[in-house]
Amino acid sequence: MDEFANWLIENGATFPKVKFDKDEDGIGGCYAVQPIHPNEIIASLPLKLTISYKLAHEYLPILDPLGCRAALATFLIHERFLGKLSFYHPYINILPKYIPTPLMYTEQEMSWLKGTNLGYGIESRKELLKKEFDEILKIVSNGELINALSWELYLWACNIISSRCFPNKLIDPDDVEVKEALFPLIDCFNHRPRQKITWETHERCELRLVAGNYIETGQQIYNNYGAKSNEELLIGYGFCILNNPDDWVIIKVNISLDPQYDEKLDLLSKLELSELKHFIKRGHIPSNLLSQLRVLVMNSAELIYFKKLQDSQYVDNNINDPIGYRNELAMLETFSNLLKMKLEVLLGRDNEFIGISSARESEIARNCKIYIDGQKEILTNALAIIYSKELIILKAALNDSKSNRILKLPFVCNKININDNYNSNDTSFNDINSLILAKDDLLNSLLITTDKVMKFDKTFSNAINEIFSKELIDSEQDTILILYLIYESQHIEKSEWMLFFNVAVKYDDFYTQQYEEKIQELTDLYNELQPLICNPNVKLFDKDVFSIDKLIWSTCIFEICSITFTNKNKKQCVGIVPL
Ligand SMILES: C[S@@+](CC[C@H](N)C(=O)[O-])C[C@H]1O[C@@H](n2cnc3c(N)ncnc32)[C@H](O)[C@@H]1O
Repeated sequence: MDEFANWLIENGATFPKVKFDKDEDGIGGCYAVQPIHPNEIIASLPLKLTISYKLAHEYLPILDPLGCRAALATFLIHERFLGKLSFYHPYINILPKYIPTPLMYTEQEMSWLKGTNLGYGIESRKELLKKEFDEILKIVSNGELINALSWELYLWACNIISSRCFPNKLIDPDDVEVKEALFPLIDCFNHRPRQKITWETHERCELRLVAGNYIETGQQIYNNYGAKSNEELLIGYGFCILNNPDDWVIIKVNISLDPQYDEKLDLLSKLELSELKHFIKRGHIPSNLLSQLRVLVMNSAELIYFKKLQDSQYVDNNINDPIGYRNELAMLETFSNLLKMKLEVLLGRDNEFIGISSARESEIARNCKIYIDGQKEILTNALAIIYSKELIILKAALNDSKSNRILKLPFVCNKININDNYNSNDTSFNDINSLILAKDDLLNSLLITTDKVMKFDKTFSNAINEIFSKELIDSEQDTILILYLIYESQHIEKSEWMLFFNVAVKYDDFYTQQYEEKIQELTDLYNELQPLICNPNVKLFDKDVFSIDKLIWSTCIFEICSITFTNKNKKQCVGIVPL
C-alpha cells in the first residue's frame, strides 16, 4: 500500500487525513487519521491519473467498435501483464486479484442463487462477456497483448471495472454515451448506503471527494456508490448490505399469453404504461405497476368499455385509481399470485447453503443469503400491502352493496368509495395469516360462489348434485354459476342479489357484439347440458326457461363479473362480483 500511496503523492494526489487499512474481515478501506469536518476535501486526484476510455482508446484504437468496457478491460490486462514496467503498476498491484461476484461462482455457489432473478441472469451475462472477449481476440493482432489475454483475466478486469468504476461524465460532462472510468484513490473507499459525500470535479483537472458529515479519528470513511440494491451490489461488487434501505425486487409483467395481447399493448402505450419491468421496494409498490395490471386483467367488456370512455373526452377515467370492483379484485389477486409464486421458490431454500468448506464459500453463502432474505422480505411486505388493499376494496364493495349502490354493467369507472389509505402502501397489520383470514371472510360475504349458493339454496343444490358428480363440482364451478344466474333470474324479487340481477337481466350490449364466435362453443355446451337438465329429478328451471339465448346471456354476465381467487385453504375458487 505504501508504494501506491507514494505513487499517488508523487503524481499530485492529496489525502492528508486518510490511512489505508483493513477491517476485521480483511476488507481494505480508508480510515480517518484526524477528524474530518463537513465540506472538507477528503481526497483529491489529478485527472491525469484517471484510466478512462479515452486513454484506453488512444492506446488500442482498434478496439473502438467494442465500446468502453472492452477497451478498459483490455487496457487493464495489458498493464497487469507489463508488471513494473507499467506506469500504473502501483495501482494495478493493489487491485484485488479476485472479486467474489457471481461471475466467478462455482456451480455449487451458483446453485445457491437458484430461483432468484440473479440466478436466471448470470449465464446470459457471462455469454455476453464471452462473445465480447472472443471479438477482442479476433481484433487484437499485437503479439504481446495476445499472450497477455485470457478469459479468466478478462473476467477479472470486468469485475474490477464493475466494482470500482465511476461515470466518465465526471470528467467529460458533454459525453452523451454512458461510459465508465477508473479513478485510483477515489475508488479505495467502501460503500455505505445514504452516506453523505460529494464527488466534485475541480476546474476540469482534479476529482475531489468532499465530506458530507463529521468523521471522527479512526472511523472508516465511506463513499456512497448510489442507491444500489443488493442485486446490483452482488453482481457488480460481490457483496450485499444487510437491511439495505435501497433494496428492491424486480417484477416483470408477462403479457405475451393474453388473448387480447395487441389491444392491451395498444392501450398501455396510449396510457404511457409500456414499461413492463418494475422495481418493488420495502413499503413501496410502484403505482404504474398497479395501473398496468388493471389493464392486463381487464376482461373483454371492461376493455371495450374503458377504451370507449378513453376516447370520449368528457369522462374522468383514471387508470391510476381502481376502475371497478371486479377489475380491482382481479388485479390484486393476480398480483398477489405473482408475488406468492416468486416467494414460494425462495422460501424452500434456507437449507440449501450446505457443503460450505472454505472461507471463500462461507463469504459467498453469507452474501447470497443476505440477498435472498432481502428479496423474501420485500416480497412478503408487498404481499401484506396487497392483502391490505384487498381488505379496503372488499369493505368498500360490501358497503356499496349494503347501501344498494349498484350501477351499470360492466361496472367500469363507476365511482368507487375507497378511502385515502388505499394508495398509501399502508400495512397496518403485517401478519399475513390474519390478513388472509380477514380477506376470506370478506370475499365470502361479497361474492356469489358455488359454495354459498349450494349451501343456501336447497332446490339449486339438489339439482346440481343430480347433474354433476361430487368430484366434478369443484372443477365445474364456472358452469354451476352460469346455471345459477339463469336459475336466480327466474325469481329476481326474492333474490339476495336482487339489484344485481335487475341490472344484469337488462344487459344485452356485449353479447350481441362479442359473442358471435362463442355461439358454437355455447351451443355444444347447451346440447350437453340440456338432457341432464331435462332429467325429471332435476328441478331447476320452469318449462322453457333453459334456452340457448339464456345460456349466452348468463355466460356473458359470468365472464363480465367473475373473478378467480385462492381461498384460505389454498383452493382455487370462482366468484361473481355483484357490483
Ligand atoms: C471501490 S472498491 C472499495 C475498496 C476495496 N475494498 C479495496 O480494498 O480496494 C469496491 C469493493 O470493496 C468492497 N466493499 C465496498 N463496500 C463494501 C461494504 N459495505 N461491505 C463489504 N465490502 C465492501 C467490495 O469488495 C467491492 O467490490
